[in-house]
Amino acid sequence: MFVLVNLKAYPSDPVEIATVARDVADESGVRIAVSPQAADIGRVAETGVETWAQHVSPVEHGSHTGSTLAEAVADAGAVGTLLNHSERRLRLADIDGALDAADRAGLETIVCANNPDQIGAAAALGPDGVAVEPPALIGGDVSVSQADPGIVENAVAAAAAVDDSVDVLCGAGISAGEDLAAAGDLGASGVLLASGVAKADDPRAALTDLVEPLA
Ligand SMILES: O=C(CO)COP(=O)(O)O
Repeated sequence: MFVLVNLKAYPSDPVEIATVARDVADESGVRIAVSPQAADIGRVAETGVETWAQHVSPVEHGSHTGSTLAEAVADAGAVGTLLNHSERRLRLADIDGALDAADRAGLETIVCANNPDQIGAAAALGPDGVAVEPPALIGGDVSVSQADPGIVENAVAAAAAVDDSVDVLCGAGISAGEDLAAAGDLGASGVLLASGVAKADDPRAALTDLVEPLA
């Protein structure tokens, strides 16, 4: 299972969480990545943790003020990027363009989507992975894998019907080891989570508990 910790724009300490994530990954053998604010990618990557961007723009080098250039985040140390997160929605053509930009820069890609129909459409664009995150459950206390197991199973089926080489992750409300285990049982190959770690009083305890079923 792949665990991707999205720090969003929460008032967390990205280097502290990155260091903890690196250590828990090393101790448990579980693949854990951290996705900080773009401005923090360099110092997060310096900890040695696998580092992802939260977004890249569908642009090349050129006159694109305010954009997040895929090459720049890769140069800063990111090895992958989320695209089309529920809080950073893109038009279809822009998802396609951002995937091209990420490919050009050698970044791994996960395209987020709200539901299984969108997962099928996202998988058709050829990302490395897709992630189903029902917006109503994001930031809540109940995990998608417990509250709506059908959406995860249907997302796995929708992606496989289009391209069975695309990984399927799920996210929203995931915070405990039992949520991660349930996601795996439903066919997901990883989870995205944010508040369960970024807002935790003790991020090390939160991550250790999360990966416990896999250790
Ligand atoms: O949006 C998410 C991860 O990208 C999920 O957020 P929460 O883990 O806070 O529900």
